[in-house]
Amino acid sequence: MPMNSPKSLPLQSSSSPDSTLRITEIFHSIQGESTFAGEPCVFVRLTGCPLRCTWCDTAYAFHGGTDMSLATVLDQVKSYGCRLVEVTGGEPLSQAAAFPLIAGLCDEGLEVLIETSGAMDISTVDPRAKIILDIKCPGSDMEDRTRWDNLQHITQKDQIKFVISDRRDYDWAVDVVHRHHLADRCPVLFSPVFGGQELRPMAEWILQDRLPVRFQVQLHKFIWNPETRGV
Ligand SMILES: C[S@@+](CC[C@H](N)C(=O)[O-])C[C@H]1O[C@@H](n2cnc3c(N)ncnc32)[C@H](O)[C@@H]1O
Ligand SMILES: Nc1nc2[nH]cc(C(=O)O)c2c(=O)[nH]1
Ligand code: SF4
Ligand SMILES: [Mg+2]
Repeated sequence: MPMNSPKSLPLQSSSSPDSTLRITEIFHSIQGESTFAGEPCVFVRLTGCPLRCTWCDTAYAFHGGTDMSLATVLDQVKSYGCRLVEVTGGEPLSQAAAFPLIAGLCDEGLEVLIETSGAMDISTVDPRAKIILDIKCPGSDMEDRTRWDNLQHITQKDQIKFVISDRRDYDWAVDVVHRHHLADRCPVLFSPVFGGQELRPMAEWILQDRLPVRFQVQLHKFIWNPETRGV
C-alpha cells in the first residue's frame, strides 16, 4: 500500500498541545441519529479523520478547521443552554484533546454523546459519556479498520451502529450482531447510507429476520437540504 493512501493515514495527531482542539464547527441542531434523534443537541465537530469511508457525508471535516482552547469550546457549548451535546467529526478520538474535552463536558453536567468510527481505542473515554460506536461494513471500504477489542468496553448506556449500503452490508452486519450478541448488550442501530437506496427493502429484511435492531434514517437530512453544513 502506498504511504499516502487513506488506509495509512496517521491515527493520532500529535502536533497540538493537549488542551488545544482543531474544530471544524460547533452548532445547535436537532439530533438526527441514534436513540436521541429528535432532541435538540449541540454538536462539536473535530477536524481530521484517518479513515475514508466511501460514502462519508462529512469530507469537509477532513482538513482545515480552527485551533480552539478547551475552555473556549466549553464556553461556546454552554452558551446554547442545551443539556445534550455530541462530540463528532471527522474522527473525534483522533485528537488527544478530545479526551479532556469529553471529561470537561461531563463535568458541566451535560449528557455527552461521542460518535466514533470504531477505529480508535475507546477504553480511556470518560465513562460518563455515551459512545455511539460505528462498526464499518464492507461497503465503506474501511471494515478492516475496526478495533474489535473496543466491544469489550461497550456497556448498556452506549449504542452500536451499522451504516449499510446494500444487501451484502446488511448480511455482514446481521452476522456481526449474532456473533457478538450485540443486541443483548446495548441498542443496535441499522442506518441506510443516505440517498443511495430505497428505504423499504432494509426495513422489510429486519422484520422478516425478527432482528432486534433499530432502523434509523438521518432525520436532519429530511429537515434541511442534505448538503447543508452545520445542521
Ligand atoms: C461523519 S461521521 C463522524 C464520526 C465518526 N467518524 C464515525 O464515522 O462514526 C458521523 C456519522 O455519520 C455517518 N454517516 C456518514 N456519512 C453517511 C451517509 N452518507 N449516510 C449515512 N450515514 C452516514 C457515519 O457512519 C457516522 O455514524
Ligand atoms: N443533526 C445532526 N445530527 C447528527 N447526528 C450525528 C451527526 C454527525 O455528523 O455525527 C449529526 C449531524 O451532522 N447533524
Ligand atoms: S470515519 Fe466517519 S468521518 Fe471518517 S470517513 Fe468515515 S464516516 Fe467520515
Ligand atoms: Mg453528520
